[in-house]
Amino acid sequence: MSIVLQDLPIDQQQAVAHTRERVARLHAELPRNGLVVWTAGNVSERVPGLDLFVIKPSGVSYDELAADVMVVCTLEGTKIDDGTPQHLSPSSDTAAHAYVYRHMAHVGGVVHTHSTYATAWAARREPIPCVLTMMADEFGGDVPIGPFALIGDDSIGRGIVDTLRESNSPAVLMANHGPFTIGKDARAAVKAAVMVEEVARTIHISRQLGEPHPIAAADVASLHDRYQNAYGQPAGPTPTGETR
Ligand SMILES: O=C(CO)[C@@H](O)[C@H](O)COP(=O)(O)O
Repeated sequence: MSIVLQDLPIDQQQAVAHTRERVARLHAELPRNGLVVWTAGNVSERVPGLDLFVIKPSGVSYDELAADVMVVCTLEGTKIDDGTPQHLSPSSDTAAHAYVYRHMAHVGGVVHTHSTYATAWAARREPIPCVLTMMADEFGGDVPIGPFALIGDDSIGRGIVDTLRESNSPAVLMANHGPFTIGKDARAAVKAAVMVEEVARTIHISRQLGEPHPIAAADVASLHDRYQNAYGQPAGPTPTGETR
């Protein structure tokens, strides 16, 4: 039987509402950072404390994305009775996002784009080598390639999970498709999507000039540890109400 949002306890309804607001707001970061054309990207976030997540409706323009059209799904990827029109379908990548949430309990946010340089690396099925301190900081090593998988079932999600379980990276380039990123929340996953496109572009340019030099594994580990545990401001609310 379908879950009815309005029948949930008020505190759970409020948790869903806050997640919808965040996910709607974070979608604007995709065009703002040049990561998408048209509607070719999506963001989702797990609802804290509930076996639900929020994702954008499929094919809806980013300037039409508001909290009240964000679709609420179970971790199986099934839309609940969330107050949106019954015909409003969740993202075509919902199954992939749902698979990640079911199999990676620490993941609170998932993003998918077709950003140009990262997708170009995906087309070549070559991992992005860790030759920049920024890569060591954010990815803790190379950005891996995931298997080629067709949309429509758990294949993409399984490829994401199987690849990321073997890596420090919060980003995976699914072969011939494009980047999927994860994070503790949607904001962290959006950041990883921005950063993977940046390093894909920089290393592509570097390769036009010659062969980039790798960073020693011990230095990669040291840089990653510092950045993940000491960089920036202490955990807590950001000026815009996000959570660091
Ligand atoms: O790769 C694909 C479709 O092949 C998707 O990632 C779309 O590009 C975005 O789909 P929606 O989230 O709008 O359904």
